[in-house]
Parts: sequence; C-alpha cells; structure tokens
Amino acid sequence: MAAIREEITRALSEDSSAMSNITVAGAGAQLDDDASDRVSASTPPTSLAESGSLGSGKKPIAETSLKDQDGSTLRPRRTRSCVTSYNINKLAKAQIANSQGSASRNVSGLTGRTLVGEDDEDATPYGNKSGKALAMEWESSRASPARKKLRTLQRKPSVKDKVKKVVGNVRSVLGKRGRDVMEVGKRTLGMGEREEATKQSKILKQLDTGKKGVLDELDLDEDFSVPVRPTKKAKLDRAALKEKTLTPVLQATLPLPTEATSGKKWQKQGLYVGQPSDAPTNQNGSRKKLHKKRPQSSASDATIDVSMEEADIPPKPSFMPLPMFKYLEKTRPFVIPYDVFAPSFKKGDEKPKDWHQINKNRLIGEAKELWEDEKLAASACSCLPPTTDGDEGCGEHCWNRIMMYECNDKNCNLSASQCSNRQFADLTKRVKKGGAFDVGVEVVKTDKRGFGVRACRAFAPGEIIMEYTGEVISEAECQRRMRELYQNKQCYYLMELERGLIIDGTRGSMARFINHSCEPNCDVRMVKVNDVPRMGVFAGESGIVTGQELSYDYNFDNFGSTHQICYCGAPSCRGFLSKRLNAVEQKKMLKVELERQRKEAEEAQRKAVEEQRRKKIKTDRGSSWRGWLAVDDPETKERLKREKREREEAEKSSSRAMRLARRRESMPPTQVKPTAEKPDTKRRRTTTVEFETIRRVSTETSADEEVLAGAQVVKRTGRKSRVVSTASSISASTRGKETVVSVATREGLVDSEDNIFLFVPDKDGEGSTGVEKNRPGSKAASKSKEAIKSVGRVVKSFTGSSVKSSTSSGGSNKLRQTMLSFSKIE
Ligand SMILES: C[S@@+](CC[C@H](N)C(=O)[O-])C[C@H]1O[C@@H](n2cnc3c(N)ncnc32)[C@H](O)[C@@H]1O
Repeated sequence: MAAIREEITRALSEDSSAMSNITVAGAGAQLDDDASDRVSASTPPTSLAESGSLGSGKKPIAETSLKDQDGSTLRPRRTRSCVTSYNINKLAKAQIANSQGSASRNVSGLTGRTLVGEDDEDATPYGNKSGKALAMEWESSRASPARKKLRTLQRKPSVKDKVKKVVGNVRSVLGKRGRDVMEVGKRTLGMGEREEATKQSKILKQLDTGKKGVLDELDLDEDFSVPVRPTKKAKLDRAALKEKTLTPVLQATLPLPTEATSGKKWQKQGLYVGQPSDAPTNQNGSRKKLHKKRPQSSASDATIDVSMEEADIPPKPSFMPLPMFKYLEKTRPFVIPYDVFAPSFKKGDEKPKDWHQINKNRLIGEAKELWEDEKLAASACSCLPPTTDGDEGCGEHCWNRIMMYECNDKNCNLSASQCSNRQFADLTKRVKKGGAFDVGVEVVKTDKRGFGVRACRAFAPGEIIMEYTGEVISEAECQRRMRELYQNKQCYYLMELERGLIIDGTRGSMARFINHSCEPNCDVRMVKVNDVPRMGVFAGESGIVTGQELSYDYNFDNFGSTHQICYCGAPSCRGFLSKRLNAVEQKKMLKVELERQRKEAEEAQRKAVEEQRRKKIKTDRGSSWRGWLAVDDPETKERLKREKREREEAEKSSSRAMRLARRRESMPPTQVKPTAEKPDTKRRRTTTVEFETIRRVSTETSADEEVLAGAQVVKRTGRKSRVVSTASSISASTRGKETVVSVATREGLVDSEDNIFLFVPDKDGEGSTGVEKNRPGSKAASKSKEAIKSVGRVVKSFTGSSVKSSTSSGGSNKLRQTMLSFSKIE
C-alpha cells in the first residue's frame, strides 16, 4: 500500500528530474496549466503531442495530500474516466528531460499526468526507463508480456475504475449549484490545481476507510473529474495548440515507430494515441472528419528538426481566421451602392416641373444699377497663423468673419490652408468636382410640404452646404412679380439679399427647395465674397448627417403675405411659416388656411370625379373610337374633302376599277353604257336598255330573216292585263318554214298565262317605232291588244304555256329569253 502511495505523486517543483515527473512551472505557467488541465482532465489527448500525462516519477517531490489546506475534505473537482491508452508524451518529455539533464518546464503547460497504467509501472511497456529503453520498447513485438498486460487492462474495468465512476457520480449528484459554490470558495481561498488534486485524494482516502477499502485499488494520480464531452472547437484548439508545442520536441528526440522498424502501425494522434492502430477504438465518423480537416500533424514528419528554444516559444493561440479578415486584407476598388449612400430619385419619383436651375446670381433690371451704385466697404483681418497643428486661423474673432466678409488673398494674411473663413471658395472647389457627394444635396419629395432638400453626405457644424442663388431683383420688381406672376402660387422663392435686393429663386439653385422648420438644422446667411454679397446655406450647430432633410427658419427670410400652416413636425412648432402670431392672428390665419384647404380639397374632388367620368366614357367607347371632329371648322372640312377625293382616286385606280374599265372597253359599243349621260331614274334606265337591245336586234338581223318589229308580253292578273315587258331583244331566224324568234325581256320569264305578241313592221316600216311607243309604262303600252295593233301588225300571239323559256347570263341586267317558235307567216 505504501509503495503504491509513493507512486501516487505529482511533480510540483521545477527541478524534478526527467526520470521523475515532468514538472509544472510556476506562476507563469499556472494559467496554462489550469487551462490545459481543465481540458485534458476531462478529455483524453487527441494527438501524440497532446497528452498532458506523464508517468509518475521515481522520486516524488511532494506527496500529494488527500486533505485540503484547511484540512477539510473536499471531493475531487472532476473524475476522469479511465482511458486505456499509453501516454507517449510522458515518455517523450522524459526523454527530453533526460537529454537536457533536467526538464525545467513542460512546454505545453500540461500537468503531465499519466492516463493509464501508472498504478503499476511494470505493467507499462515502457515504464520510466531511459530513452534507449524507450526506443527499444517501440520496437517491441506485439506479443510482449507487458503489452498483453496492457491489453488486459484495457479490456477489463477494474474495481478501481468502478469506484472512480462512483466518485464521479457523487460529484455530479451535487449538481451545478453545488459545484459553483465549490468553485467560488476555491477561488476565494486561492486554491490552485494542487489543492484540487489534494481534495481528490482526500475523498479517495475516505473511501478507503471502510472494511473493504478500495484505496489500494486506485490510481490516485488520476483525475476523477466527470468526463465532459469537449466541444468541437475546444478539441480543435487544444489539438492545434499542443501539436504546435509538443510535437517538435518529440520529433527532435523520440524516434517514432515506423512501419519499417516495428512492422506495426501506431496511433500517432487522436484519442487512442500510442496504441496499435488495430486496437479497438470508438472512433466515429465525425472524429475521422476532424482528423481529415486538421493540418498534418508534425508528429508524422520525423524529419523536421526543431530546437528546444523554438519549442519554448509560447504557442500562438490557433484560432481559425474569420473569413472577413482575409477579405479585408485584399485591397480592391469598390463602390458603395448608391442608394445606400445617397438614395436619390428613383424611377417614377415625381420631379419638380417648373424649375430652371441657375447656379450663379443673375442681376435683373434695375437691380444692376443698384448693385453698381453702392460699393461695399473694405474689410481686412489681421489674424495670425495657427500655432498648433490642425488648428485653423480666422476663427470667431476674425474681423472679416465678424463683418460677414469671406477672407481671400487680398483681405487676409493667412494661406488658404490656414484660414477657416473661405467657405464659398471651398464650396466652389467642391461643387466643381461635380459628383453627387461633392454637391452633397438632392431634391426629394416630402409628404405635405412639396419638395425638399436632403443631404447626401454629412456636414460639420457651420460648414457651408450650398449657395442660394437666383435672379437678383429690386424690391419694386419683387412687388410686381408678387402681384402679377405669383398671385396664385403657393410657393414663393423670394429671399432678401441686401440693400433692397432680393433673390428670386424661382429660377435658381437647389436651395430654393429647402423647407421651413421651427427647429431648423441650417442657417441661411449673407456673406460678402470678393466684394459681392452671396447667400449661403450653412449647417447648424449640430451639423448634418447623411439623409437628413435640410431646413431653415423662414421667420426672417421668407417673403409671403399669407401665413401657411407649418408641417415641420418639430416639438416647438409655431404653427405657421411666419413669425409667431398672437392668439387673434392665429385664429384668423387658421380660419383662412382651413378655408383654403377646404377649397383645395373640393377642387381636387371635382377633378377626380371629372377624371373618373372621362375614363368611363373612354372605356365605353372602346379602343377604336377616334374622337369627335369639329366639322364646322373650315380646316377640318377641307381636310375631309381632300380625303374623300383621295379615296375616290384610289378607288379608280384600284384593281377592281381597272378591271371594270377593261371590260367596258372590250364590250361592243351597243353594250357600252354611255357614261356621259348618266341615267338618274329607273325608268330612263329601262328605256335605255330597250333602246340598246332593239338596236342590236336590227344590226344582227340577216337578210333572210324576218324582221320583227317587236314583241310584248302581256300579263294577266285576274281580268286585267298589263304589258309587263316589251321585248328587249328579238331575233328571228327562219329554218325552212319555221321561224324561231328569240325574245328577251327584262322582267321575268313568261308565265303560262302571259300573252306574247309579236309584231312585224307595218308596211310603211313604222313597226320598229311602235315598240318604242309601247315601251312599258307608256300610254300605248298600258292599253291592250288594240294599242299594239295600232303600232304594228301582230303576226303571232302565244300564250306562255306554249313558250320555251330560258335565262341567259347578263349580270345585273339579266335578260330572260323566251324562245317563241312559229311558222312563217305567209
Ligand atoms: C421655398 S418653398 C420650399 C420648396 C417647396 N416645398 C417646393 O416644393 O417647391 C416654400 C414653400 O414650401 C412649403 N413649405 C415649406 N416648408 C413648409 C412647412 N414646414 N410646412 C408646410 N409647408 C412648407 C410652403 O408651401 C412654402 O410656401
């Protein structure tokens, strides 16, 4: 038991030898120690270089007491689950210490505790032997009895392990609060890591008091803290830190096992460091991933030779660089999105309509004479150059400034860089650059106050923002304009400049859009620049930030007879755009203003209704409607006539018109309708046709044909008979004794009831005229047979039933032919 207790030691002094424990350094290392202890105590090492444990020394420097300083018994802060792996670091450090005579410092700051197998030195394959022995042991075969023993240890949890677990559980039962109290108390007493270890031992001693004491079963050098699963980051950080510090030392001293030498693969990093790679592990996927991501451990690169001095360099905390650092290191040109910096007009935003921009004052009319008449008094300052760097001359005591003169090379002895009273000169330079930032302002639409001006950059207190420019007019001209031009206007842009001169910003700079506020952020004041008065807009006492709307108090500067309601929204708003009014005035103004607003609203409503009505009409008419024509307008009349003419001409020259013309030309002259005599009645037209056809008959008649004078179709309707048609065309040809007469009538085929009379000319040859006389509608025709007889000799009469009828072609003037056959009259 005593022997074992001797083993349960921890190196506490710096001068412990290599063969004893690796020491924990003094105050400087205390922090490290503590930190690493916190991590490693609960987490097994994850690389060769990482292990914080070393074998117990041969010569314990101080035996760890199981009692606390004040003698109270404290339970261990943590328990540590037994990890059945051998600690190579311990060996490595021992080797280093050996080579240097004494190890003065644990480079990593780890406490150097052994993880496993320290309770039985002989049970370890390497023990605390010399470096040579170590080297040899690395090459030892798998079947070495020590290794077998180690495996046995790994496989079977001993009673000691179980007790450790119980202790851990006891601690965890205390709960967080209890632990916190303990921590606080510990800190108060200034207890360090050693005390912690002592407490653990005390608890173990207590456990050993029973009949079946288990202390002899325990490795009291173990940390009994409850294993806390480390976070991924903690694992990474710790691994990186320890690898950086320890592995070079290892490489410098410890010949690592290689496949060539041992014929066996050893775990060089990770939870199972120092074990053969084929030993059973609990490595899961995520841990493997971690390994992959990690930079190649230098432990595997045995060729790197790192000196101890290098290894002693305190390790750089290895944080993962945040991505933005890399990004920021790169220099490249970039543009800030414009709408972030200066959200200007966007598509569709309303823009001021009747604004003619003038960036320099223009003297109008008699203002010119007034301007020239009075010369400004001379001014000069005697300011001294500033003594301290960064200071500016011509401050508030500058005479020029007091007199509202801007300094220049003539009236100021300081250089431009030393003088702070050259604002207009600065403004000119700035604006000349022309960018949005340089101009620094923009016009925007406000809610109730029309347009306004917004800063698209910051302005320091008192810094000039812009100049108020426009037409410089005399007072008389101003009155006239007010009376005649701006009578019905809501907005005035008039501002008094000096000596009865007024700037009318109706045509002017952007400053004309600056709205009024009862708590303004700008001042507008006149400054004489090179003996010329100019009006500037300056940032107020608080300065201007980007995006802020500019405003000044119209109280003194704004012309305008009416008092408009103010919508500046300032807590101390006066209610109107003018000076503060007394109660009666205010009431009156309010009434006037409300009346104005009412009228305005009425007008707006009327317009809206009108617009709606117009829209409705438009939609009702549809898209094809072209609108009304003012036909009484002579111009329109003329236009319509012209259009009609053009249409007719186009029609004439159209393909249809051409076709008709061609057809007319190809027709025999008898068929050609004389275009000159345009028939204007139906009756006349009929007559014309008859006339034509009769003529044709006569021309077509051959010598041996009986010439018929005409034919008439008489229709009977009841008892009445009526000549419905006089034959339009009669032709007769004789075939032997038979004569075939073709009669064409215009008014339908001959019915079975109809009588058809054929005429032959009288002896005097008047028969042909008889037809003419008996044309439909004529007196003669309206009479019956007698009438016919009188004009010619009826050679044959037929009834429709004995008549063959057919229709011949003929377009609109269709002729219906009735073929009559009869025998030649003897
Ligand atoms: C010099 S103009 C300013 C620019 C004007 N907003 C525009 O759209 O042209 C002055 C006119 O702006 C309007 N205005 C300015 N400040 C106002 C305020 N605080 N409340 C109501 N109207 C204001 C008034 O109609 C006033 O007559």
